[in-house]
Amino acid sequence: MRISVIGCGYLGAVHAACMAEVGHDVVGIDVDAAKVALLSAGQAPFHEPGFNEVLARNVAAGRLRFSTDFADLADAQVHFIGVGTPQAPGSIAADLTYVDAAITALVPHLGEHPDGPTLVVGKSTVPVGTAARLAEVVAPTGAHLVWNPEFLREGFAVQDTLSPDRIVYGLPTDPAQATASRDTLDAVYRTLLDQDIPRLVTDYATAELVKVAANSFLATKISFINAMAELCEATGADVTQLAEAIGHDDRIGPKFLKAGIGFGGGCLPKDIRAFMARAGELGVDQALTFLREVDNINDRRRSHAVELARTAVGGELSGKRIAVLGAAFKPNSDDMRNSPALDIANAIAGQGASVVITDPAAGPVLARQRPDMEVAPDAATAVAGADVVMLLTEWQDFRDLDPAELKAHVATPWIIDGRNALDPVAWRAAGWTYQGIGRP
Ligand SMILES: NC(=O)C1=CN([C@@H]2O[C@H](COP(=O)(O)OP(=O)(O)OC[C@H]3O[C@@H](n4cnc5c(N)ncnc54)[C@H](O)[C@@H]3O)[C@@H](O)[C@H]2O)C=CC1
Ligand SMILES: O=C(O)[C@H]1O[C@H](OP(=O)(O)OP(=O)(O)OC[C@H]2O[C@@H](n3ccc(=O)[nH]c3=O)[C@H](O)[C@@H]2O)[C@H](O)[C@@H](O)[C@@H]1O
Repeated sequence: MRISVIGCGYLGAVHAACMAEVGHDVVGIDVDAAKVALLSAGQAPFHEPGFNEVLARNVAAGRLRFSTDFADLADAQVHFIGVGTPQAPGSIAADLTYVDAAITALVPHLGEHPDGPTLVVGKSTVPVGTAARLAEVVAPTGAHLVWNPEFLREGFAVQDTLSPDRIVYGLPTDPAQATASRDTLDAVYRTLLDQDIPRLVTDYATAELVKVAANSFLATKISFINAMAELCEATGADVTQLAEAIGHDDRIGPKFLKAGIGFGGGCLPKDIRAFMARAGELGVDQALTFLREVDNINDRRRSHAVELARTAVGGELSGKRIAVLGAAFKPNSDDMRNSPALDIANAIAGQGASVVITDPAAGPVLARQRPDMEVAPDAATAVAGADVVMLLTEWQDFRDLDPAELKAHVATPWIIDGRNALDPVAWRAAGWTYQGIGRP
């Protein structure tokens, strides 16, 4: 099938490449000319394991191209919308400017397609009610609108796109449109559906809510364990053992129970806030007041990490040398949107410390974006002369560090393990003062 993907960021570029990988003829459209140039050359504009290969292979095979010109999507039958929906400036609500602009630019190119109904498929994460509004904008063209939320995780984006846990179709209310839309989307996802991936068919509102409910649940799970970490810190208990023990209960499960400096990224933080804002508009803000606490607990983890650093150097950060390992919001990604690591590094620098930061993938990006920051090429260089080392993004490279070897480079062997990723016994045995989160 001929497919377009509008918005070629972390979601859209991977979706476009994966749709080509399963045999479709795909054009990716983005307003960012530099990104389009890189993608057209088969080069990933961001770090995502496995993506480069899928991208390069499909561009070379001629199944995947990129453009800034919406006219290039005119012969596609299915148009995915994957533009950003960031937090609006000065508000907790989602900024829908990019979604609206994408639809406005798309509509003049929509029309009858010889192979069946033309579909506009929303993948961006939007406030409930957006799909119904956009369906009216699209309706005069004869195209149908479907909401098909995306659940991929950065770092696993290719695998999650080609083999998701589930696929959700939010379909139009008109039965004929719903059937035609479902059958067309089934044809798009045939290779995935053949793997027996659960496919759930809902109305627009349910599909939109599934997405924000899932992210809210994940954020809540992380803040729950971080709240337990606060209790562990007050009592001398160990949150890693607590998480392991409760995680053995099938009803709770072991995943997303890693206490630390909390969640960040381009999605969980802004999605829970946009959800609260939308609930307020709908007059049901009370239903989501718990998410405010989820957000507060998460914020407290960042200020707590700054406090740990301040205490480690005797109460005054000014003039101290702090080495920060990790800048991305999670390992295996170079994404620094709302990154706890970067936020903490900034706060510590703001208190007068001399901060040096290193990150295997985000480091070079940071060095370009933030000439004011000292970015080191690797951990060994970063820790030279440090009064405190802080591990804030748990890259495997950092987990594998040899505490004895590293000790030779630092001024004081003091490590704050903001992700509980290291073995306290090994670090202490090598002569370090080890401080984890919520563990003795
Ligand atoms: N990053 C992720 O892992 C996931 C993201 N999402 C959702 O997907 C959406 C996109 O997120 P990301 O890919 O992370 O954002 P992003 O910021 O990486 O990418 C958005 C892209 O859209 C482009 N764009 C903006 N306006 C445009 C327009 N009018 N026409 C064409 N392109 C335009 C931008 O230049 C950018 O390349 C958001 O709603 C997000 O919540 C959902 C699941 C996973
Ligand atoms: O809507 C989205 O964009 C995506 O948001 C998250 O994916 P992602 O942001 O890539 O990353 P996660 O793996 O969820 O991690 C988010 C943050 O939580 C932190 N985290 C995660 C797990 C944990 O136990 N503890 C913890 O602090 C991570 O370090 C990271 O900062 C969801 O997991 C995806 O399903 C969703 O599609």
